[in-house]
Amino acid sequence: MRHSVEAGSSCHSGPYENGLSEILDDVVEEVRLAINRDVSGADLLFGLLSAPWLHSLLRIYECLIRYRVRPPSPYLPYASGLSQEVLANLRGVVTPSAEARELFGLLSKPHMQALLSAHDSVAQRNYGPVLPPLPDELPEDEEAVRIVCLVKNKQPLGATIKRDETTGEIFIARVIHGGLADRSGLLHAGDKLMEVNGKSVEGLMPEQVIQILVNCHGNIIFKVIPNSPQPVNSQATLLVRAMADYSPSQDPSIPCPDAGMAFSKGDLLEIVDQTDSHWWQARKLPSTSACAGLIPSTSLFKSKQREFWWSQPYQVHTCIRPLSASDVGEDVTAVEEEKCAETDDCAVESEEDEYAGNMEGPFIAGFRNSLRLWRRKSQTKRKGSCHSCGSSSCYNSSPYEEVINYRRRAQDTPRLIALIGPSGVGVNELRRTLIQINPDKFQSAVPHTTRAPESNEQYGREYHFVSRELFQYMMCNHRFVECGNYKGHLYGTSIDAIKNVLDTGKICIIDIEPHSIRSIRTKTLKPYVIFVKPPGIERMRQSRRDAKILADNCTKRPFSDEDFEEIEESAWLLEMRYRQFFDCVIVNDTLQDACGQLSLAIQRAQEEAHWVPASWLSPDEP
Ligand SMILES: Nc1ncnc2c1ncn2[C@@H]1O[C@H](COP(=O)(O)OP(=O)(O)OP(=O)(O)O)[C@@H](O)[C@H]1O
Repeated sequence: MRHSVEAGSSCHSGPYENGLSEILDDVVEEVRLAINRDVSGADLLFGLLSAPWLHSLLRIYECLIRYRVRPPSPYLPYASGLSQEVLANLRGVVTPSAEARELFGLLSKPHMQALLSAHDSVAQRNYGPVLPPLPDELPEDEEAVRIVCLVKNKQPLGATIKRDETTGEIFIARVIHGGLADRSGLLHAGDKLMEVNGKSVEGLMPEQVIQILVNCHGNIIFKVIPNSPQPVNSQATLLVRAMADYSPSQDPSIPCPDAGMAFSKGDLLEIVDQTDSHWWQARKLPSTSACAGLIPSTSLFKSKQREFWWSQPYQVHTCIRPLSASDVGEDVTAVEEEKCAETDDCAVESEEDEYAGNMEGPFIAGFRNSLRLWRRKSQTKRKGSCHSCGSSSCYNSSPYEEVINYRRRAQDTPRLIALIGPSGVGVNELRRTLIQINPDKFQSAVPHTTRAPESNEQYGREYHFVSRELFQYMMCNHRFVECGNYKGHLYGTSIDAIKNVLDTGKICIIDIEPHSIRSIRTKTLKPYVIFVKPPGIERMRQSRRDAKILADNCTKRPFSDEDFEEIEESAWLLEMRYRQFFDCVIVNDTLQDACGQLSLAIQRAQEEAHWVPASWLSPDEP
């Protein structure tokens, strides 16, 4: 930067005296006066406009403009040759002085030689490729040809070729966005390839042409008959999140596996070209390469998913079955309800969990054992569902979700915080700790149930106690983000219960089953999903030595090795299936660290910009 400033300062005379940087100085002065007059926002602008880097940049800009008008000319175009002459002369001196010896040492250094040689190349403008002379007499009927010379270094050419099966002619099939061919601007999809480095490609197969190209180094000269008109990429660049995994090396239908780009669920992709209806071009963000890669278009991806779906051996796809009124009620037959009545006592008597004594007021909502056991039962039931049905990979879901950068504004309701994790990892412990530390800031949503309240429970505090009819009515009207049946009673968390918390300005933290993520992903709730992951088994053994897990029979017992293995396995499965929905992952190793990570993540969710589905910010979608 220092160098830039110096370069800039030497350009401050002559006709550019009133250059941009001086105009900027005037503006800064104006803004400074505005601060004195107490104009709002002026101090911020002043800070920005006075930044030294901005001034340096503008000086560089002025220099560049200046040199564009009057380019600098080299002092001599043959510095390298001159240095050789000097060296030869110095060699001839019998008793050289100390200065002569030093000069000899300096000039003979390889990096100095290289520098002088580079200087001469630039001075002599000796960096363009030498094109072969055009033939003097072109036949009248010769189609217009274009000679294209590309300098190939280690990077690939960035173009694919194909053969017309009828005529046997070779064409450029596609030019990869940002690749060498694309940056040259001289090769286009549809151009007919005639020669490579003077060798005719007539009668060759694409693989043979590729082999010629692979063997070429340095300059490659193509003779092509240009295609006109050029296909136009009319679509604007699109930012999407990958909702599925893709690997070109495992896709036999990709036209050129080398040009393909692998991606995984959750990756952020910039789709730069949708000209082809089957193969789009995209870059993964943040991108280290200018060159895009081929990815299947949405329609092609879906048809691949359908093919994969049908090619799988028969299995029960339990996870795509939508939850309906009849579903939650289906096993609650009269007989079963009687059975439940007998066993319900267990759940009811054990509601007094470890949190009951510690938490008061509305903050104890969402921690009752009945709710947790229902959720756990539901999670276990779904664990066995087939892998291909992982929420995003179902045959009818889109592989890409358009995203947009969103930062919550001060006047917006807080974003919903949804915690996901395998049963026993500590989701409730973390939630409870945060709410307990700061009850004015965080709160749970009050769930609904059809079970009767216990003597120490209050309507609207532990639960909204409602009739089965009302519960089912709410379900049919999609008022729940998740709901289900446990021991003959219905349990669920409603959208309104979440909204009630958010509308007070508090941050609503819920614990949700992963398959319900889709139902909270709405523009109203704008959820920020945090995955709580276990540390390794050995760490769990140490940190959970004194902890107790809630067993299925509502009692508390110490963790066993099987519990840790199950937590680890479930976490792995959840991550594999649902990671595209996770905004953040935290590891619950020590409770204190995990709480720290969680509060930081929540703060960032509310204050910083994040990629969210574009539909959340569109005016028309629900
Ligand atoms: N980081 C931790 N260190 C030590 N003990 C922990 C930690 N996290 C959670 N625990 C303890 O592990 C036990 C299980 O945690 P928690 O009740 O939060 O599980 P959960 O993930 O909510 O699952 P479920 O609702 O199915 O019980 C609790 O006794 C809790 O105190």
